[in-house]
Amino acid sequence: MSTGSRGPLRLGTRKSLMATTQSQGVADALSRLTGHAVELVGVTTQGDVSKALLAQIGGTGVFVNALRDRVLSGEVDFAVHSLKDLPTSETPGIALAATPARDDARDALCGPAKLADLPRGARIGTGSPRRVAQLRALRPDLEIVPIRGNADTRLRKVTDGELDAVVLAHAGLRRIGRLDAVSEVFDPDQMLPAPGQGSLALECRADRDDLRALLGTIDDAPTRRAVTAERTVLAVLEAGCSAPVGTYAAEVDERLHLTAAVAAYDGSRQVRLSASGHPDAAEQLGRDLANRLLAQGADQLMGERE
Ligand SMILES: NCc1[nH]cc(CCC(=O)O)c1CC(=O)O
Repeated sequence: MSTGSRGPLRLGTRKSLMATTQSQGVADALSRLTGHAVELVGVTTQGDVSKALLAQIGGTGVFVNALRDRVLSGEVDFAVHSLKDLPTSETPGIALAATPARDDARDALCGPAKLADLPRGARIGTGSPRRVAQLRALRPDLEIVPIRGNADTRLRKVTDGELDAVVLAHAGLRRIGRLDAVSEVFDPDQMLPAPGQGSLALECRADRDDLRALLGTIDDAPTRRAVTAERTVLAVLEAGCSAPVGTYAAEVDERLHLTAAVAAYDGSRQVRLSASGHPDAAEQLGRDLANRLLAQGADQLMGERE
């Protein structure tokens, strides 16, 4: 490359099993397509060190920011994130260089039975207001238990008997080799995933044009259009990854279909709308649908906490 970098490209990643698996997959795909060697550089963040701190400083932003700092300083050439963990606002100096082909976007129930077959009052673990609201709408009798931690820790609470089931992203379970724990994969009609769920994001410095082009070789255009529509909904609603907002977009017969829902935290009500449009107008599709959601009271629903 003309940037003076010799030797392998340095890929910054979190060190969890899920993160290193998805990063290794990106490294392998890039090497195959471009002939460049790619080396993983594990980055420990404040969020990995202290769970208490993570709660205090607020969610996944801390993971994302630590990786972005390494990209900006040039310590690594690029970073791989789960797209759903990225805030929708743009970051000065950072470019979204590629969104590889999306993995399964759906949520999965991990437990002894399908949701409909769990006993009355079963204890389900999830920390996501989006999942809480949709679970409550499907099964108002369930006891929902807030939990944190990585996917393995959450699954252990089921095997330990502390919980009857947990809800996790199918994509993450696949990456850590734990699809064996899945008892039901939710159709988006039942549970809309988080915007960008199942997709990855490759970020590099905005001023490295050659690197952007190289990373762009693993960009998947239909994925980018779908996640653009989904994330635009989130951006227009001014909501983050912890809001009760679900979306799902996909191309069918050269049309981009988008569904989005905003739920009350208690699951008692939700506004859910769909639209479709030309795939090249993904952002417009997302913006229009978000504005229709707002016109139907979405901001009021999101503002109601338990
Ligand atoms: N917020 C944590 C997180 N970020 C990405 C994934 C899963 C993989 C993905 O959606 O790409 C998960 C775990 C989960 O929601 O179960």
